[in-house]
Amino acid sequence: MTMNHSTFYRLIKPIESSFGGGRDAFYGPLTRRLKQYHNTPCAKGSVESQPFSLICCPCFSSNSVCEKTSKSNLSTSYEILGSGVILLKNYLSLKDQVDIVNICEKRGVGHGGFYEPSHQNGAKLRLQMMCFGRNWDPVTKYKERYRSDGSKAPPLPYELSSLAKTTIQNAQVHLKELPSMCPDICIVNFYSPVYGRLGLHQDRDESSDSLRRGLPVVSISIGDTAEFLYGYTRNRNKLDNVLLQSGDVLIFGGKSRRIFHGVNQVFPNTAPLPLLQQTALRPGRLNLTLRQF
Ligand SMILES: O=C(O)CCC(=O)C(=O)O
Ligand SMILES: [Fe+2]
Repeated sequence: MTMNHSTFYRLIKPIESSFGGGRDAFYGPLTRRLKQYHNTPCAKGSVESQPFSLICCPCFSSNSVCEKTSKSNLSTSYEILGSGVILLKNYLSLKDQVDIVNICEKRGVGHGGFYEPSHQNGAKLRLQMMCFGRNWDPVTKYKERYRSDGSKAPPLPYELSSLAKTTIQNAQVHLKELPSMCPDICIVNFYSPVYGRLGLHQDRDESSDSLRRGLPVVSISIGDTAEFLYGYTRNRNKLDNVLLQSGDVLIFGGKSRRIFHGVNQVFPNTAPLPLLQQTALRPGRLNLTLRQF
């Protein structure tokens, strides 16, 4: 893979990590809940599929994990990737990451949790998805409050909204032009290694006010490493790419709120071993994007 950052300037500086300690870590029940059907309008892009759990039985073996990813004492740094775009490397502590996996597992495993969304033409996206705060799907966007199983998005957990706000404040120290935001939505994606991906797109379904003000998207990566593509055009030859590793947080806002972006590939066996040991996260990559509608 070649790294090409020709159109962006980069700075690498140490930063403070913060998510605060003291939050409860909990493991979601791996129970299968009965589907409840309600007589409510349904989102067409949200046809339900098999229940999906982030947790696999402790099925990983330590020798399937890359040796260099087994260290958890990596230093934190930041890279400015463009106007309004900042990558906070290794920003989240192991505990933060474990807590986030557990929050997502708790709400993701049952009714209103993870499912495989589809495009208008019926083709499935190559990921599992769930939403907090407000439902979004590729067909009806934010228009339908209910999914086809009658579920509504669970409320956005306080831990996630407060994490996003604090992260933006820390990023603003280095990137003055980055607007603040109060997240009310979180889209959670899970990509399996090799197969998982997300085509090039813009995040532009939030309110026109949010987009006009460039309120940032805060994107959290946990688990296996991804190759992330981004740029100001759909032209693949003019895109840049960057690796997003477990614990990284990418923020894009301001003039770059509508950058084109996508996930080109997810590399197997690249998740940190301590994360797998403490969560039993299945192979793949968890991504959370927090936004303000
Ligand atoms: O997985 C990622 O890094 C990006 C996710 C994304 O772009 C989205 O959910 O809109
Ligand atoms: Fe996106």
